[in-house]
Amino acid sequence: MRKNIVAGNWKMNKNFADAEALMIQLLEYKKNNTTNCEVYIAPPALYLTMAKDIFKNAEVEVFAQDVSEYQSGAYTGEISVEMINSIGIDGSLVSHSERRQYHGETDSHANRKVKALLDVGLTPIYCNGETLEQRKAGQHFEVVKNQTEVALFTLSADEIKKVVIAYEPVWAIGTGETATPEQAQEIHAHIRSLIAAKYGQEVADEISILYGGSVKPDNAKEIFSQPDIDGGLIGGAALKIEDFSKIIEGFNP
Ligand SMILES: O=C[C@H](O)COP(=O)(O)O
Repeated sequence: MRKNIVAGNWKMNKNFADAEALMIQLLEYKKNNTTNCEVYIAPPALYLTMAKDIFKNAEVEVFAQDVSEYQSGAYTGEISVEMINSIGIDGSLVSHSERRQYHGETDSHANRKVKALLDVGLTPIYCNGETLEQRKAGQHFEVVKNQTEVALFTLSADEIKKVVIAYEPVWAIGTGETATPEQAQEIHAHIRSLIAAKYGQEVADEISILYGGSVKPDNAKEIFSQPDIDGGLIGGAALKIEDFSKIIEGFNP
């Protein structure tokens, strides 16, 4: 179901005590404020159990940052969907651009990870987006089309409805440079139209498409007000409660 979502991707930040402190700040914030969007966090894997414990009675969903495409076995360092499922995690990011850049992930990997998550009833947040070179060469629509088709178009209509998509232009991640609301909107509309062409408009309208890339308190509201932008995947600004809460409030009237 299409929802407004603000998801914080903590990436590889914070030691145990600092992670715990930020989770408690977010818990307090959620207790004391009504929010007009779903709030998710994706802390480092080591802190997932703590996050589930801290947010057990709060409406904050907890996501892994990555998950294995394999079920189980000799895959040193990997975490399976069954493992995260068994501790009550809600889903996982899939093929974030940093997984693509530093770990050679492709949309074929994304496709298998998305499927593995859906098969156990968990939510994938599938990430895509073009690089600066691709944007400069005017290839951004084509790149995102290919990514989306390879990663998602083997799914059934019922399956794809359960996927959250995060469009993150690589050139805007952690750089302070943000896609303009219009640039983001046109790619979001493009992604939704690709899904509509393949699965029908009704299915496309069910899918939440988030924007990621230097979303901050001062630009969140304008970005979220675009018709095909259903929220944000937030990196740096998710690491401070003052910033993250103001971004969540980007959905307030
Ligand atoms: O997952 C989050 C995105 O990579 C955006 O990161 P950022 O907000 O630090 O640019």
